[in-house]
Parts: sequence; structure tokens; C-alpha cells
Amino acid sequence: MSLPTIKHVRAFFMGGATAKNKGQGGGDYHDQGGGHWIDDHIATPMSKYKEYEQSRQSFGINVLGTLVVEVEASDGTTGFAISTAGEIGCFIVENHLSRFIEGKRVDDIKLIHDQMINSTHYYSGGGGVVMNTISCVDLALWDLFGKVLGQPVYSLLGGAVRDEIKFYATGSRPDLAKEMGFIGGKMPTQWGPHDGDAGIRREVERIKDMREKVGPDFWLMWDCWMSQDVNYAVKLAHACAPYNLKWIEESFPAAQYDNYAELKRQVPAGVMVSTGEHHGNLAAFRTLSETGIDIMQPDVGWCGGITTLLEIAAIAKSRGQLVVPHGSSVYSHHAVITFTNTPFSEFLMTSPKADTIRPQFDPILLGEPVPENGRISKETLTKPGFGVELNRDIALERPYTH
Ligand SMILES: C[C@H](O)[C@H](O)CC(=O)C(=O)O
Ligand SMILES: [Mg+2]
Repeated sequence: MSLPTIKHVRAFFMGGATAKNKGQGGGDYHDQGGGHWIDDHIATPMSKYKEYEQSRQSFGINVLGTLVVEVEASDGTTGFAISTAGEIGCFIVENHLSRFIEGKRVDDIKLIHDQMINSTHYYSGGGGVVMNTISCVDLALWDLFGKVLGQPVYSLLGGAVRDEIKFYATGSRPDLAKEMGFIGGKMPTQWGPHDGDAGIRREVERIKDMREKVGPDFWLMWDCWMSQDVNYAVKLAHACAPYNLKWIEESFPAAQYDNYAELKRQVPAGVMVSTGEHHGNLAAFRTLSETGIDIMQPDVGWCGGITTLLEIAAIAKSRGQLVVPHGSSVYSHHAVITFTNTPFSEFLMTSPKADTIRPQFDPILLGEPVPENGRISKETLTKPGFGVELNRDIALERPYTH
């Protein structure tokens, strides 16, 4: 079979600071409307400023919006992907990355990936919005390759190692997640070091209350979204260990590797340490792995795409660490079903009250599978590429062309 070449790459956005339509969700899942659990007094590095404590949108968590990258092959097949990069991502794709994509064969994914990474070192800082954009292109290329071959991405990666993926749910209502069949629930912390011991006491009340609701065995975890210091994180882990806290996640900003190593040394036996969703390149994951944390959590839409995620999973595997990607729906599912060191995965609740199952990237994808009884089966993932289509009813803007 002779493979087609890539004829066009196009970049669109919705949501974010400059968009006409905002607050609908999509690839930037923090870009939700009012009254959503995901924006309700969650502890962040900005919480120490009173005016930014109640809402993450108040400090701009949703300014980027959704980036959509579409790639069209010479035989007319199209692939696409979404991530969080919005209008800035469109600029980077159309004005810079397009030169490495158009004209290449649809299986030139590693070559294009290497050229995108190396040509942007001078302004990417090894991560951030540039890496979100590169990830989005990489995912679109895997989608196109799968659609050209008529195969799901997981088959292109070497095939599934399990028949289904089991999920824990991230949201404000682990008790409801348990009823929906999930294996665990991860809640955001709401208080931080600036709240002192009162903050710890409030979190203990929350986990105690939730433990009573879910019984002894259901997993409960804290997501701390970079809001803590070592002293606070250690104290919180010890205070919550009696309530069978399974892991403490992302206590510190990405670059604080020494703090992760120290937290790992000081947590009580049985409480795991995890992080990774804001680490934006392969070398960062090597350093992170060396801290000895238990679970690495790359976001496939932010870390360099599937191409980098495979390399991160290999680093983790070499140390016996788990790689449990930050919830990214189909883009994670097709990878993790092929990883021996991902025994479970994350489902991020995007329904406003975390009381129903809404597809994570709703409304931008058509056919986005959701867990049933906390599980997604291999059979659900057999459509070509990532098995989803772009919802063309959503108004997308294309601010740049080339
Ligand atoms: C709930 C967290 O603050 C964040 O919005 C999502 C996240 O970090 C995770 O799913 O993990
Ligand atoms: Mg997290």
C-alpha cells in the first residue's frame, strides 16, 4: 500500500479570552460556565491572593481555550485533534509548524515530531502552550494515520494489553462516582498553606465525611493543583492517612523536583505521591521519575502527544512506576490500553455538579466514549484513528491561514 502525503494542516479555536463563544467546555475543560464544581474555591498557587481565591477563572485559568488541528491527506482523508492552546496555538501551527507537516507522508510522525520540538526550543521553554500545540498536531497525525489505514490508534501502537480500562473519577462527588461504578474519587483540595492548620482541619473534615459515605475500600485521593509547600503537604498526608488516602497529587509547581522527593520521603506508608500534568517535555519526566514518586501523570495533549507519552511510559516502566495520564479522554484511552504500567485511568467529571457523566471534551467531539459502570471496553475503541469526529455544529474560528 502506498501511503498518501499530508496536503494541508489547518488550525481553529473556540473558547478562551478572544473567542466569540466561551464557557462551553471543549478541549479547554476549565472553560466552563458559572456554578461549576471545577471553579468553586479550589486551592491554587493564586489562592493566597484573596481576590483570586474563590474562582480559578478570575485569574485566567480559561484564557487559552480549545485548539483544533485538522490535517488533510492527499487521498482526501482527514484527521484532527484538540488540546488547550486556543488562538495562540493557531498562530504557531499556521505560521510555524505547518512547514514541517505539509508534504510529508502520513507515517512521518516521528520525523515531524522531532522537527516541531527542535525548531521551537528557542521559544517553548520546553513546555507550556507551545508543547500543548505540538501535542495537538501529534495527536492529529496519529488520528490521520489510523484513519488512512482503517485502524484504531491503539493497534498502531502495538495492540491492547487488557480488555477494558477501569476509571477513577475526578470531581467534587466521589460518593456519586462510586454509585456510577468508578473505582475511586479524586477531589480538589480547597485550602492551602495560607490557611494554616485550619486548612488542614477543613480538608480532614471533607475526607472523613466522604470516607463515611463511600465505605472503607473505595479509593480517595487529593488533587492539590500546585498549591502547597512541603510542610503543608506532609502534614495533610499524615492527617488524612487514617482515612485511607490513596495518593496526594501535584502538591507543588512542576519544577520543584526536590520538594517532590522530600514529600515522597515523608508521606506515611501507603500514601502515594503523584504529579506530571504540567510537566511539558521528556527530560522533565526523567527528572520527575528520579524523585521516586509513585505515579507519573502526563497529559497527552500537553506533554508532546502520543509520541512523547510512549517515551514517558517507558521511563516509568524502567523504574516500576505507574504512568496514569491526566484525563484526556480518547487520546489517553488509546495509549493506556497498550501500557502494562497503567492499571487504571482518570475520568474527569465535566458535568457542573459532578452528578452525571458528561463526555470530558463535550461538545467538541462526536462519538466520544464515556465509562459505563466505570469502564470502557476495548471493543468501544475499534473505530479508525481515535474513533471520534469533529462536531462541525460548533462555531470555530480560523484566525490565521498560510
Ligand atoms: C480538579 C483539578 O484542580 C484540575 O482541574 C484537574 C486535574 O488536575 C486532574 O484532573 O488531575
Ligand atoms: Mg491533577
